[in-house]
Amino acid sequence: MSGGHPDGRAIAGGRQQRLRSDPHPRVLTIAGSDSGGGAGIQADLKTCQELGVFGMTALTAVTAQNSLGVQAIFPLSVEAVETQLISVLDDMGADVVKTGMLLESAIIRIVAKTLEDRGIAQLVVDPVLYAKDGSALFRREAIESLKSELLPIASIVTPNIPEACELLELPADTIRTTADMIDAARSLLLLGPQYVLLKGGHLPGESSGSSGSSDAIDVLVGSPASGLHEHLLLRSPRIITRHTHGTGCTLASAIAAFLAQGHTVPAAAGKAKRFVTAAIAEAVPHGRGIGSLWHAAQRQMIE
Ligand SMILES: Nc1ncnc2c1ncn2[C@@H]1O[C@H](COP(=O)(O)OP(=O)(O)OP(=O)(O)O)[C@@H](O)[C@H]1O
Ligand SMILES: Cc1ncc(COP(=O)(O)O)c(N)n1
Repeated sequence: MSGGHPDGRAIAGGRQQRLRSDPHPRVLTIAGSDSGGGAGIQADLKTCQELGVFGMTALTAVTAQNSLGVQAIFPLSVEAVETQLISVLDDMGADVVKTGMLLESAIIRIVAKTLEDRGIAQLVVDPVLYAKDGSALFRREAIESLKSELLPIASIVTPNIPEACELLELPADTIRTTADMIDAARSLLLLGPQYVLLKGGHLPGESSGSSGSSDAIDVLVGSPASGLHEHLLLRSPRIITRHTHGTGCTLASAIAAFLAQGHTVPAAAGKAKRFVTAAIAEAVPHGRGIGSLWHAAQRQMIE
């Protein structure tokens, strides 16, 4: 922990929860830029703004990306990432830090070290590995650092099903049902995070009754120390759309925003799920491929 905020708040907050009376809690997102505006840093900042928290950024890479896929990745240097982190954390501080596309192990290591040195309050790790078109957003050597350096200090990690399989070194088709998701989420807990939210967007969907419609189900599990002993299923109607670019980034940054406001991890995950569902329902079909979420949808749809 390095010093304090000018108004007396802890810079990175130790483990205490924010007071809800803070009108502008701070979220720092460490992620890649998506020129298409739907995922990455852009999705994170839109989410922060919509949820009334102050968003700050440390860029890891610039991607040339649109609804059709990822055309190019331009990584930033480790020094560039570290310098951004120090600039933000040593002056403005952060109540919650969220990571997205980290690309390579050298960046993961410097992120973990910088956050640990400053006693980060709460860390949301979205272990971004692939874009919606299947393009890799990481170097394979990064997986080991993700597991050994970042997951042990995470408050919550939010893999999708392919990412969970990569982290657990399982064949890609291993997780096929909600029961498989619960098992995988519990295995991921052994890597050290306090909570795992395994996202079910990639499952075909389970029926929600006589209507024959299906649900998008995410599984939340917690370590013994978290006090969450049973798994929780976060369930929403599955929206029939192909425009889902940015769902993972949006969900994780919404969790970060709700944590910054002082919610517990299970409450933040439930509220974030409602936020992302609303944003998918109003997705924007710009481009010829996979359109992006409309982050302002919650203005109409969430109480
Ligand atoms: N069609 C859908 N309708 C409703 N919710 C969805 C749909 N698709 C995904 N979700 C939800 O969106 C959130 C993100 O899940 P998903 O598994 O899509 O993440 P992701 O794979 O990381 O995102 P991406 O594929 O964009 O990288 C989860 O809460 C998931 O249940
Ligand atoms: C820069 C960047 N970061 C992350 C993602 C994954 O997006 P998502 O999982 O939210 O669709 C992406 N496509 N681009």
